[in-house]
Amino acid sequence: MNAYMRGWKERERDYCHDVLLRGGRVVGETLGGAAAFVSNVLDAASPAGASLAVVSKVGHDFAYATAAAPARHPPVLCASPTTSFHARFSDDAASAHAPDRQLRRVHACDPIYPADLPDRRFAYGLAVGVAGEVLPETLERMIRLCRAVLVDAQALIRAFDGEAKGGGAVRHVALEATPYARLLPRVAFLKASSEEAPYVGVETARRRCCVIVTEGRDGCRLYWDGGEARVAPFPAVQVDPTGAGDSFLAGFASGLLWGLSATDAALLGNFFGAAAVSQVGVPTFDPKMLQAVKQILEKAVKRPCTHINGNTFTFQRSSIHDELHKSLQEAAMLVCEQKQANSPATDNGDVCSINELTSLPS
Ligand SMILES: Nc1ncnc2c1ncn2[C@@H]1O[C@H](COP(=O)(O)OP(=O)(O)OP(=O)(O)O)[C@@H](O)[C@H]1O
Ligand SMILES: O[C@H]1[C@H](O)[C@@H](O)[C@H](O)[C@@H](O)[C@H]1O
Repeated sequence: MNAYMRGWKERERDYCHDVLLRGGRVVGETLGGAAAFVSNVLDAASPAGASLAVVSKVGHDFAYATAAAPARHPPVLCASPTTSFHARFSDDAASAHAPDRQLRRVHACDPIYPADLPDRRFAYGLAVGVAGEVLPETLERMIRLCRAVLVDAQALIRAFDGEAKGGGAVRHVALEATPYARLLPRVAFLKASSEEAPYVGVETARRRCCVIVTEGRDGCRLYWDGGEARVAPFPAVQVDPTGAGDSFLAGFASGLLWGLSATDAALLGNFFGAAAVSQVGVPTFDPKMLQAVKQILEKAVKRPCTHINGNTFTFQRSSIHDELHKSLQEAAMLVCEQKQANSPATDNGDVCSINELTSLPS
């Protein structure tokens, strides 16, 4: 891996405030937003020496300035309020692909403008966002600055009903009808959840870039022009689905940075997606678990293999895929053990306890 590949550019809109509701009652208030979840995983899982630049915005009401991710990657302060969401959880057992919560944007901070991006070149750019913050012109500038750009469809296809004062229920629009569609041939990877996939149009999009569809507890699938792969999930006791997609994308990007093929890197995406749903809000990772993951990756990339990531991506699973899955599964068990050890107490300090979110009566 050369020094140039170690540079990162991560472009996202704001950290946000998430209010979790069940049966009309507030059961949690947490730091949220793609900036929080993505940088949390990238900081934890990237190879030594990787540097990360985060561009994000919040208002003066931002309540989590001293939390780990914002303290490491301070946001720009704006006059408008911090983006905030209400997430209403239903009491019905959600299927792997059904929406598990209704999201409502309550406030929206400023978008990221092209001039907000640093005047530097980067190996990778992550265009992620939660509230319509990725302007087409900003994505275009990111594409010019970075050798490869990974995009979360969530940042491109969300629209908000009843836009008054930045609020509104989250709905989706067809990607093809947005100004982002023409940029797809210059994007390397587009990630969508199975709920978002119909709006992305996987069959059309895969001819322009590699599309990754995340399928909750079932793991994910990759679709590229000429092939596809299913990547198995990891065990998790889900207590809060928020941030799974963000954490997946960051884990996947870390895998690429380690030199894995796309299908192998998706294992790391699934791993961190599973870790995210195991805790309320932005997850904290057991240092022993992280050390185990890094040792597994160091061993994996030392093997003679052709799946080193340049700018030409290798998509297929490598010969080490199954072994990598098995080793990560053992590390994932450490996450489950950590969760069991922490439960029922609050494990990240700024939210309700896990038990409250999972078992509060409506
Ligand atoms: N219950 C679960 N058990 C194990 N892994 C999970 C579970 N839920 C999610 N994951 C992992 O996280 C990834 C992303 O989850 P999902 O498809 O639910 O994303 P999402 O809907 O974008 O999430 P969110 O919008 O809540 O951030 C999945 O591909 C999977 O690897
Ligand atoms: O904090 C969360 C998270 O970033 C999710 O990915 C997004 O779907 C939500 O809108 C947001 O509130």
